Amino acid sequence: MANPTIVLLPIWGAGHLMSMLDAGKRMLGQSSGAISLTVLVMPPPMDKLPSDFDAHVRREEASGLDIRFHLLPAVEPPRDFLGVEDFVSRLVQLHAPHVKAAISGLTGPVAALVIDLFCTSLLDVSRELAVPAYVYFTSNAAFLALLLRLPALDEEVAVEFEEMEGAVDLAGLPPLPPSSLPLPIMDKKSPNYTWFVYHGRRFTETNGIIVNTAAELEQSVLAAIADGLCTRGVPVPAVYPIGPVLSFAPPSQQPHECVRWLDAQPPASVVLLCFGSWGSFAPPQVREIAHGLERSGHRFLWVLRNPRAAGTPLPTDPNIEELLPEGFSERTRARGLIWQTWAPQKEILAHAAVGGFVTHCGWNSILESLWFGVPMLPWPLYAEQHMNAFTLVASMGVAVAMEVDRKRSNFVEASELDRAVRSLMGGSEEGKKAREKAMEAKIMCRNAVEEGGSSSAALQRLMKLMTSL
Ligand SMILES: COc1cc(-c2[o+]c3cc(O)cc([O-])c3cc2O[C@@H]2O[C@H](CO)[C@H](O)[C@H](O)[C@H]2O)cc(OC)c1O
Ligand SMILES: O=c1ccn([C@@H]2O[C@H](COP(=O)(O)OP(=O)(O)O)[C@@H](O)[C@H]2O)c(=O)[nH]1
Repeated sequence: MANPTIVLLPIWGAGHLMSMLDAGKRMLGQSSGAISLTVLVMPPPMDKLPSDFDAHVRREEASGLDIRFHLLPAVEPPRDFLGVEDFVSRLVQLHAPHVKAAISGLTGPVAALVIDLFCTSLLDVSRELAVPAYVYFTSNAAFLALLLRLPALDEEVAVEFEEMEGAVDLAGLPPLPPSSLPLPIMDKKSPNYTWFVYHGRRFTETNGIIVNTAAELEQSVLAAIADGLCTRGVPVPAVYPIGPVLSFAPPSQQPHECVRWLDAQPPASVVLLCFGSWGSFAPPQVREIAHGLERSGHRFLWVLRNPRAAGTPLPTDPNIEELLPEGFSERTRARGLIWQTWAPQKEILAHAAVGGFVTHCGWNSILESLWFGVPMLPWPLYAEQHMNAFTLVASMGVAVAMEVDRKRSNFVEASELDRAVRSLMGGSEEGKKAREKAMEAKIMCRNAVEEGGSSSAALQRLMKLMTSL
């Protein structure tokens, strides 16, 4: 008889799909050949993806590991959606009959179904098929705590969170200012909010929640979740912090141009600016960044993308001479590199010349920065990133705060960027503290995934449970 299989159901975005695949590969590694992986792939709803989705799937198929990819039929995407969370959650819901058919058609036993955080509507399918279901939470435990708390919070706070008095009280975290709440939670009338209340409630129906974090990074919030403090005493399924789950591509034959440029820079001298797969800025903000970097006097590697083109949510590659202040490129040539397309972010963060990271605070980017001990300047843009920025500064201490005007499309003034870059890179007390904390986090992350570390232990517990069914 075929080995039991773990069925993974990721969403298509780079930070979700790659992360879940790598988590799946860790599960495979832990099971010593006792299980296989089946990945149900929902066809990406847009033609152009920020990273090469197909190439990634082909590479995994050719890896020799026991992973099978099963492409689900395309569905007609919702047209009247009002945001990403609404779109993704509804599209996933439309896939339910195909997911059920695909799992029912598998020849061997199914050990578990592992779904992305946006896929909780499919818990009905797992129930109908009597398959244990787990959520793979691609973000952090702090955001998980907020989503678990949200159904109750929704009842307790009658007004919009921005209008409430005081801060949001989340056990295990410093009081959370409403201005740092994730974007979808800022508008209670939007379907995006309703979906997050829904997902938060349904997480408690799973057999377990796998989180891409390390216990040491988020100890107090993980304890609060386990003690039922986020769910008004309602028991929460076991949480498995198995991270950091990072996805490393095989090293390229030729060093990338960005890496070659970094090779010529002194240690810890360069600040990296990179804003994720969706991050781009309008021309006035681009000019403001340029002025800020120029005034700071520090070396920089700036991944600069254009505002998205019509019909795609993704940034395009810019004509920088049209965007930048006159003479900027010449004046900063000796100390700055502007990279105009997808950059090898992990290779860059791994480089000894990089001393700081201006980040949009996507959780994968944060984990990558911590993995290499690089302190951050948080510049959150969307999703849960404002909350991540708050946690980085107020709870983990691995970042220097920067003033981001959320009411003006997350605008940062040149003078503020200049101040923050100098503070992080120039040896101020708060910069030094963030650097020390980032180095401590690096050690925690690496210890956690070592044999006997907290993440390995969590993975072992999880696999014991999955393979005993
Ligand atoms: C977690 O809350 C939100 C996540 C997203 C979101 O949606 C998304 C949809 C796609 O079709 C492709 C994607 O790549 C993608 C990515 C994505 O969020 C990123 O996920 C990371 C891991 O969870 C990370 O935490 C980043 O901060 C996210 O940028 C979107 C969203 O609202 C717009 C969310 O609230
Ligand atoms: O130019 C880029 C932009 C992003 N990334 C990678 O894309 C992922 C982004 O995930 P994250 O969760 O940080 O944010 P998202 O893009 O999903 O908002 C991370 O692994 C980054 O290293 C990259 O390699 N090059």
